[in-house]
Amino acid sequence: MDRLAVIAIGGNSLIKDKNRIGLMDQLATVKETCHNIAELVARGWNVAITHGNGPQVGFLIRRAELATKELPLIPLEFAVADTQGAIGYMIQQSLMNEFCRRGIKRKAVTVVTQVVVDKNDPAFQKPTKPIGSFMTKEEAMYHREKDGWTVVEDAGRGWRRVVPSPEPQKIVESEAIKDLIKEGYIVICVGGGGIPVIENEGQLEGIAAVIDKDYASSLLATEICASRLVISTGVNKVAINFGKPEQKEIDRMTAAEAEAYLAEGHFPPGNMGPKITAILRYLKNNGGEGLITSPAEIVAAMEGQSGTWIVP
Ligand SMILES: Nc1ncnc2c1ncn2[C@@H]1O[C@H](COP(=O)(O)OP(=O)(O)O)[C@@H](O)[C@H]1O
Ligand SMILES: NC(=O)OP(=O)(O)O
Repeated sequence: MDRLAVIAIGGNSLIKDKNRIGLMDQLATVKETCHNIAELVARGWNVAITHGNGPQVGFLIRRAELATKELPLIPLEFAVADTQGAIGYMIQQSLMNEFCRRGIKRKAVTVVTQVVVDKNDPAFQKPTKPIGSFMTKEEAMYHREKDGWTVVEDAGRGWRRVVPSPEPQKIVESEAIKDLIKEGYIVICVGGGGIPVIENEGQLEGIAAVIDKDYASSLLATEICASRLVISTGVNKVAINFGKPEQKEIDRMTAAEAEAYLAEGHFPPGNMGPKITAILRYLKNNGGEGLITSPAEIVAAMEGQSGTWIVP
């Protein structure tokens, strides 16, 4: 569909300062992001919005773990559902307020979205999805010993707990999402990659995992025939040799160039790697254009003045 963009907002991009991780701080960041998304709508873009939940889902299960003397644990798939609701609420309300202020006659709505995964996906045996806070190496080793967490180093930012992240196969609510878009709603969906479910003879059942929201957003962009897949994250542009003295930001790369950089290890698993792979899958299945940028640069990037473009 012409001028229909899927905009995927990263969970980490909602946390600007690691000392300010509360929901009200995240709401303030969501408001800034939605200010820019509303500007795109004002400029004639139709958008479907997805979001991550890596930090948020980790905070939620950690809260429950610390409160076990009083309350039961939260199964991971329920924590994904909870974060879909809370982040969806923040985006939906912030967008509606922006539309009201600007006199834009559009409404935003959040769809609780389930995404089917394969219960035999090898990802269940090999956790890769970083969730929750960044830790020092000592903290990470402590939790590995004491709590049995699997932990990894995450893009030079610290250590994080990781959980299984199976491949998204099917968006259960995709017909409803398409109908709402056709009706003119700005749809917020596939939050946190979607609530992971397995399907057996038409029956759905939740399973403990966190789906990568970039992969799920790629699936959505293909299903709704979006003309752009935009991934909004913590950097204005993708770089090669990220974090090294010879780091170089990229303005534009072809799918073939992106594949080559990926193979050379410039885009690590668990952070930039899935974003590049998600865009490559979308380009292969759909055509269109991929864009990676920060929430603050979305408008300039959509006008071709910032971000990293990935093209067929
Ligand atoms: N090659 C790279 N170019 C730019 N950023 C990179 C690169 N490799 C790793 N990163 C890191 O990956 C982060 C994006 O991943 P992450 O924070 O997990 O995403 P999300 O915004 O979806 O939560 C960037 O903010 C940056 O710190
Ligand atoms: N679910 C997910 O991929 O979240 P992040 O984008 O926050 O890592």
